[in-house]
Amino acid sequence: MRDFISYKKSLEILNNIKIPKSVTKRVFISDAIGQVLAKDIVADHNSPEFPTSGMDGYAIKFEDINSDFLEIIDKNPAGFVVEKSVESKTCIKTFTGSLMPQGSDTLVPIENVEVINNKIKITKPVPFGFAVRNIGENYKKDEILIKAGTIIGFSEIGVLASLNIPQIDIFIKPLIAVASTGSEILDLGVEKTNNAQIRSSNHLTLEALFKSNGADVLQMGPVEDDIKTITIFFETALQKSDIVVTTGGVSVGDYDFVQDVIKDKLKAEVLFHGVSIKPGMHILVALKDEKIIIALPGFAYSSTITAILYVLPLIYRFRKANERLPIIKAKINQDFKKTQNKTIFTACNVEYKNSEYIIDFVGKKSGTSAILTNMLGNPALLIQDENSEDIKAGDLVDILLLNNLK
Ligand SMILES: Nc1nc2c(c(=O)[nH]1)N[C@H]1C(S)=C(S)[C@@H](COP(=O)(O)OP(=O)(O)OC[C@H]3O[C@@H](n4cnc5c(N)ncnc54)[C@H](O)[C@@H]3O)O[C@H]1N2
Ligand code: MOO
Repeated sequence: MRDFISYKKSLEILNNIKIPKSVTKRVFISDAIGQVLAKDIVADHNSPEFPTSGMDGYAIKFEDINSDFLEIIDKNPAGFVVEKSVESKTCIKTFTGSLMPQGSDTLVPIENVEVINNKIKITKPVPFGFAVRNIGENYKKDEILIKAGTIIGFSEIGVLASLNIPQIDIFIKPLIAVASTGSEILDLGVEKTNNAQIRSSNHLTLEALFKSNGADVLQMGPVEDDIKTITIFFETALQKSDIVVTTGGVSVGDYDFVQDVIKDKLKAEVLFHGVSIKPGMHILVALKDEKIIIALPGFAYSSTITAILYVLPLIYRFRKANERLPIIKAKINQDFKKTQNKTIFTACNVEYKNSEYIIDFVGKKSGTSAILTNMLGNPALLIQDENSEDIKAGDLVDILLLNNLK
């Protein structure tokens, strides 16, 4: 009988796996969306660089705010540098985005003046410095604006563009080889020849999960279920990728070849095989020449959950992103018994209502770990710790948000 370690211990071992030094590459900012920034972005100038008008109006000296009339001595459209200065009892018509003319310190919006014979009368005074965007209002020179480890999104692209930075360094994604094993599984489109055959969903679920969470995937599809083919598969996959993820063939059956190949043919260093979790108790994690092998159980629900729990944190570490699994507190709407002495992950529905997350189990099916449809909709996983007690309706519980996994 194998030793099953605790979930906590398995995470400790996983987190201690040494990740190779990350490689960076330079890309155009619009190709960097969803990628991880490798170097801090520091402002090389103030924004704005000069006092700038935030409205359409008249630039004045504040000391003239209560004067009867101020003479309009020039116009100052955005994109031009007006040469005249605002002197006492004068003003310059100035537009949104224009530099504030020399000598001025306050902008009176056009709505606050009456224009009579090339002069303005201020009908509604404004305070000192009104509608003037000061130097460095947006950012200051030498300020770190985007930290290394940030995942680039639309706001980072905007800030990079305003800094005139067309290209940035990003960490390259890990490459994960994915395959499913099992003598009963068929790829899409392949005709069934007997009733015992089923469609392989695992390899495609995992490809989608990994790609949408920051990895590149080498899809190796369903692999024929014999020792020789599985050995060749592993040898090829290990050469080409950083992490190899398989499904099936890791429990206690006579035909569970994956574990035999990993242990006996590859002679990989098994870090653990068997964790006190439900689902996914037969997960096997091994190292072969610094490459990581994660062999997941065959059931669709088990392999998906264990891929989330064990592979996503590795992806985060490979690409040096400031990310972690989205585990939060939620209120449960019913009593929920602790059925086994394991860490248990149960699919539930989650809703954000009246400033709190609430979970229920409406429409969730019970049965084996084959029920992948329990993860459709707006799902989360209720996490029951190994040593936890029965849960009571209204308790705050830990959940893992699945829709945050893209
Ligand atoms: N006597 C015991 N039997 C089983 C145990 C046990 O402890 N003692 N554990 C059960 C648990 S828990 C799991 S999980 C499975 C894991 O078995 P394997 O990892 O060896 O997976 P398979 O037997 O190959 O497949 C299990 C199940 O999943 C279906 N499957 C397989 N591949 C795919 C795929 N690519 N796409 C969709 N579905 C797939 C397969 O048809 C089986 O129904 O072992 C239990 N048995
Ligand atoms: O480990 Mo199995 O995945 O509990 O169904």
